[in-house]
Amino acid sequence: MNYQFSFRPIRQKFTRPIVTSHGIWEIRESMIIRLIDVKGTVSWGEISPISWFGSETIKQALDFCSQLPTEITREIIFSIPNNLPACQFGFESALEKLEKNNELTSIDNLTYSGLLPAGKAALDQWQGLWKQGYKTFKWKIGVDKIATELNVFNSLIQNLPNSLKLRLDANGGLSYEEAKLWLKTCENLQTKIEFIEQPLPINQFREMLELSNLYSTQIALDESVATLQQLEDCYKQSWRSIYVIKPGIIGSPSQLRKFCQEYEIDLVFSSVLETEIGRQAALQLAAELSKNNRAVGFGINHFFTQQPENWLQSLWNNL
Ligand SMILES: O=C(O)CCC(=O)C1=CC=C[C@@H](O)[C@@H]1C(=O)O
Ligand SMILES: [Mg+2]
Repeated sequence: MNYQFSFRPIRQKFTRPIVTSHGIWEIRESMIIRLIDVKGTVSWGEISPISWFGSETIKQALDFCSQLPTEITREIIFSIPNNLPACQFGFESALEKLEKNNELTSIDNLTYSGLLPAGKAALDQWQGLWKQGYKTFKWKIGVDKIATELNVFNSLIQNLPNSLKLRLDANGGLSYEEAKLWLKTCENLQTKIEFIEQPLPINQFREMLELSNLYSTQIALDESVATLQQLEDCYKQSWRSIYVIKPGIIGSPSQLRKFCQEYEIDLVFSSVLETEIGRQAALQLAAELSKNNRAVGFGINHFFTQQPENWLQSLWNNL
């Protein structure tokens, strides 16, 4: 079966820059793809790379789409190479919706984690998210000096309701000693601290494996398992704590399903800060593959100003 294919690049300014130890992220560049089947049914997909996590760059994704014919087949989609994981996700999710006649997995049982701003701004923002019903928050660390962040952390912990879970995401920005200090600080806060995410850079896997066996606070790998190949490698190197899965950049959904059916892993699904198209496709996978009810990192934090109703159609009209 052939599918008519077209695509549009989009750029969206974050309402508030995303500050992590990787730096300040102000503009989200993505691509929206459109497939139309022989019956005329339209399906959208989203390609939202995060190259500093290890996916392809937006230029590589654009170059790949530009060289495709305007009629593509299932075979072309399933032969997208593994070095284009965001493209694999975007094309396969668009195709799946057509092949499943848009039958969706219910996402009603998912719970969501809200992303707090880095630094002391978190002290003002958490109540708003709590009022919206979030019971899990994620806060970025490894951005400011550790003494400053520990001070903010202590104020945060004292004010947070006991039923609330806090995730700390260092984006690989801590030193080994700082990671140990955070783990020690969290040692008796298990009820509140769900995990520390990617405390060390991806080239310090051994150190993270050692720390995961030394402290009771759990460690979650994120950048270390950004692609399916990395996920498999970390599993083979005996990682049995938590894996953060970003469906938008990990690669082929069908290959991810196969891995999750073969191996029992403790996983958390996480956003690549995508539009509603990529978000819905990722939440489908989360609903299908989540086994332990961990909150998914897809809180509606209004990363972007609300799109007008017909924004998608206008992308195809304005050319
Ligand atoms: O996982 C979540 O709770 C929200 C998404 C999120 O934190 C991230 C998305 C993309 C890149 C990073 O800034 C960050 C992460 O490191 O997980
Ligand atoms: Mg992370």
